[in-house]
Parts: sequence; C-alpha cells; structure tokens
Amino acid sequence: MTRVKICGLMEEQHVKAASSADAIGFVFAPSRRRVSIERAQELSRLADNGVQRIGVFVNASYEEIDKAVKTVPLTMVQFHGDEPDELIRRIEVPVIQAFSIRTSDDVEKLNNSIADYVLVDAPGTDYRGGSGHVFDWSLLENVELDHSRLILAGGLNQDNVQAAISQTNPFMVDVSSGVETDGRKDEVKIQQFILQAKGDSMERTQEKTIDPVGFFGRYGGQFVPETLMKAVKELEAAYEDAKNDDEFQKEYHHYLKEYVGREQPLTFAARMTEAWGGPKIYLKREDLNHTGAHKVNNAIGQALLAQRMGKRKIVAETGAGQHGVATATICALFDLDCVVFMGEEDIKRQQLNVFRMKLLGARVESVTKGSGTLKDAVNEALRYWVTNVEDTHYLIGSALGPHPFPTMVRDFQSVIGKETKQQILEKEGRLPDAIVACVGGGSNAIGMFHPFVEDASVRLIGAEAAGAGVDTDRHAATLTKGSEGVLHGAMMKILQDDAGQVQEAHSISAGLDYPGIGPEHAYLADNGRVTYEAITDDEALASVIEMSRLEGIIPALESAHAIAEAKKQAQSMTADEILVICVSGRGDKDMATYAEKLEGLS
Ligand SMILES: O=C(O)c1ccccc1NCC(=O)[C@H](O)[C@H](O)COP(=O)(O)O
Repeated sequence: MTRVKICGLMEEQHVKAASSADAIGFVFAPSRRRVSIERAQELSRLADNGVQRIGVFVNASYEEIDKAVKTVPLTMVQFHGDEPDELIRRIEVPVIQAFSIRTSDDVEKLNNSIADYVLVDAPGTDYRGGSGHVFDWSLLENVELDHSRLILAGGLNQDNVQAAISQTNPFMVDVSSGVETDGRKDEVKIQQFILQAKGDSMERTQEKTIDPVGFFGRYGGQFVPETLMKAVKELEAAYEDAKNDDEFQKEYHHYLKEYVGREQPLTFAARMTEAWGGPKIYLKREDLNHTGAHKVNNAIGQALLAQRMGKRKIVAETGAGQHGVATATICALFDLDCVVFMGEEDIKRQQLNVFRMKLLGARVESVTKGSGTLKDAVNEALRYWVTNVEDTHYLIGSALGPHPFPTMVRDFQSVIGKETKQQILEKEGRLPDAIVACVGGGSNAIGMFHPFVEDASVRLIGAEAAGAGVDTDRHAATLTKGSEGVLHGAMMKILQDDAGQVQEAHSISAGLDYPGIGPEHAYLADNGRVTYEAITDDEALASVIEMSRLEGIIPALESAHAIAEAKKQAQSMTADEILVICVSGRGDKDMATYAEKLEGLS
C-alpha cells in the first residue's frame, strides 16, 4: 500500500489528525510553514513511534541538520536545495532528495541520486517546495528508478491522489498545500487525504525498510547510515531465527554451564546484613564468572550468532576491559579473529586487562580521539564495522546500539535475573523487595531487572555514576542529568550540550564512563518502573572497602556503585525485607586504582 506523508505541520491538532499517516514533515527551510527545532520536538512527541519524522531542509549546514536529527529526533531528512553528495553521505538517517520536474531531462537526473529516496515535485514558486502545483505525471512513465525509492509530491489533494497513485505507483505520496484551507492545515482534509490515498483504510503501512523498529517507547530504533543498514537487518533476522531455535539455546546454555561456570550463587551476605541493620542482603555473584564479570554471558551468545551468520571476524569496544577480555576469550575458544577498540585513557587505567586480551590473541587498538574512553571506543568500533561489514560481526558489550543489539544483549544477560528469581524463591519462598544494579550502558542491570519488570512488588533501582558529583561537569549520570538524543545508532538519554554535542562523561569506573544509557533503561526511567540514583566516585570507593572487609569479596568499581546505593536503600528498609545486589564483576582489574586511591589504608 502506498505510504502517506503529511508535510509542513505546525500545530498540535494537525499532528494528531495525521496520526494514521506513515510520515509527518517539519519544514526547517525558509517558508511560511517553517518551525524551529524546539517546536518540531514538541510536535513530534505527539506522534506515535511508528510515524516517520522527516525534516525538510534547503542548503542547511551539516551542524544544523545533525542538531535537528538528534533533537527532534528525525528519522529521515528531505533535501530541497543543492545539497552535495558528500553531505548526503554524512547524514546518519535515510535521506530523501527532492527534484523539480519540468521535462524528461529532469526525470533522467533522478537516476544519479545517491539518496535513499527521491521526491518528485513541481518547481517551487515562493519557496523551494510546497507550492501546491501539479507537474505532468506522464513524465514518470518511463522512469528507470526503482519505484520503492519514489515519493510523489506537488499539488496532491484528496481528489487527485488516487489517480496520481494509479499513474505513477510511488512508494509514498507527500502533501502539504492540498490539506490546507486558507494557508493553514485542515484536520478534515488531512484525514480525507489519508483515506483516499490508502483506499479507505486508516491503517499505517507496516514495512521494514521504513518503519522504525526496536523502540522502547520513544527510545531505541535504528539510526544507522545506509552502509550499515544491511548488516543490522541481517543481524535482526539472524537473531529472530536463533532465539526461537532450541539447538541455538541449548548450545548457548551448554557454554554458560561448562565454560562460564553458571549458575552463579545468590550469596546471603550475613555480615553486611548485620552491619547495615536493615533488610537481608543477598549478592548475585556475577564476579564468579570465568573472565570475572557478567560480560561473558553476552559475548558467548553473540559469538555463536556470528558463526551462525558465517562471520568469523569480531570487532568489539571495551571500557573497563571486561567486555574486551570476555570477547577475546570467546574468540580464542571459537577460533575467531578479534580486534578490540579501547580508549587510551582506559588502556592506562586497565593495564592488566589489556595484557589479558593480548595474551588471548586479540588485537587491541588504542583510541586517542575524544576523551579516550568508552564512547570513543564505540565510535571507532562502529567505523571499523562499516568498512569490514561483510565478514565481521560487531560484538557490542552493552544494551546499546541500533536494534536488535539492546534487545539481544538484554536477552543474553537475562540469565542473571532468571537465576536470581529461581534462587530467591528457593531460599526465601518469595520475591525480593528491592534489587540494585549498577548502570553504565546498562547490560548487567537490564539482565537482572528484565525478569522482574512485571513483578510490581519488587522495587528496581539502578545506580549510575555521579563521578565527582552530579552538579559538577565530571560525572556520567545520564538519567539524572541527560536528555533525549541519538548516540551510537539509537535514540536514548545522553549527556549533551545545548548544541546537541555529546559531552565527555567521567567516572572513576571505566565501565560506567559512558555519556549514554541503553534505550530500555531510558524507557523504564520515564515510565517510573525503575528508579535511578547517582553514586559518586568516593561513595563507590568506600563501598569497595566495606564489602571487601565484611564479606571477603573485592568488587569491581562498577559493582561498588550498586553496593553504595544498596546501603542507602537499606537505611529505610526493615529486617523482614530482602534486598538483592548484583555484583557484576570482581575487583582484580581495579587493583591499580585501589592501590592509588586507597593508599595509606589501615
Ligand atoms: O512547504 C514548504 O513551504 C517548503 C519550503 C521549502 C522547501 C520545501 C517545502 N515543502 C516540502 C513539502 O511540503 C513537500 O515535500 C511537497 O513539496 C508538498 O508540496 P505541495 O503539496 O504541493 O504543497
């Protein structure tokens, strides 16, 4: 069925009237329909997730376009000016290039467009589009262009749209003037137009290449350049297939048991329980996994999937080095080529893990760009993937990135929460009252929380990194201080400045030092199912000492954030309550930091 775009929206009631359109357009170019980025953002919030948000530009700068893409956010952009191919290539979302059609020579030009879609329109009058004039559709009769890339515009209205569709068979029709009365959008005309275009159906058209997928509320999606779209789609299909395949699941669980050493205990922390004087404390011991953290649960799953897709080369990013070590380990086990990108700053902080990766046969690439931390490592890993996409799988380490990564990583990490649920029922005969896990990108936390999300009696608390304090500029408290934006292929909450530039994050813990948060966490924060609190570097360090001395378990710096938050939660809980802490990893990798920061410890 032909899709419908309603363009030039400026008012709330018109966005709502267009609710069954496939796409809505905001004009950022000189026009009587021009809106600001902020206004488009407000209006966009009223539309369903399935509706494409398209920004219309005429010769705007990359910075302006990028800001609109990230802020509104836009799922596509439409160019009506003389935008060069280099600009089209730089845009992270699909691009529509508009052409004015007067003669058959103009139609010829469509074939040279490198844009994802071409829009054919009558020449503009006052502005570069939206003139309300019809061009001669018969000029399109012999168009060579694949019609799945063709968008028809120019003087369409409820009376001529069916004829236009029959004659030109476009992928989408686009209207602006034809759904206006006296220069203002008209709700009745919008709805009549959609009905006519879709043959009396008010259904939105479901089609994979254009409908955003993998959204958690407003967050997630696939904001990737066209060069990666094929790989992302291939991965989506492969994961869909694998997750329902008993053989795949059997193999995955075989390695979790025989190689990682699962299941991991849910240890009753008797001395911490006594010292804190509140609820019974249980520790989920991801620190006991082979390689020292939860990361390996996901690395095994994705490495098996990569092999299923026939890919024998793996690229990964790492912050604290735990994901890099887990990936290098699994690549050694399965004889896969492995390259790991790691920020230069993190390389300094995590020397031991760097050596471990090398010993395991991985190539560690130092990333000197930006702050030399996790964000920059993800950037470089993504770049590497773009150029090696045919034979390489990007084994992302957290519940981040374009769909299906956040869902897939969550599923592979859900073993944490599933075991915990079973274990607490066996030990206590009931569910816990609260669960605390640390969040950077958020994979251990989402793996722990996911099986409990429907259990309303269980409070779920994420501990993010407050670094030097959330009121300083040195923190990684994305949910406390961040705002909506696109990073690393997904819409999420990120730390950014007023111009939409991603800010540097800071945490003493390399694994939490990330300016974004997985999309599912952003969603769970918005709907209030999970509460997120920020823990400072100093609070985390104090928890390292406390847990080491009370339980004989030296936690990773990341996990120490969860412990510090759990202690705060415990203050208002009673002895008949149960609190579970996810100890996501062990502290061996952090020994150099502990030795430096806790010098003089007595
Ligand atoms: O709508 C505008 O004012 C505008 C200004 C500058 C560039 C493009 C513009 N609009 C694009 C569109 O609304 C549509 O893509 C198309 O041109 C709609 O045309 P029409 O239905 O003839 O108004």
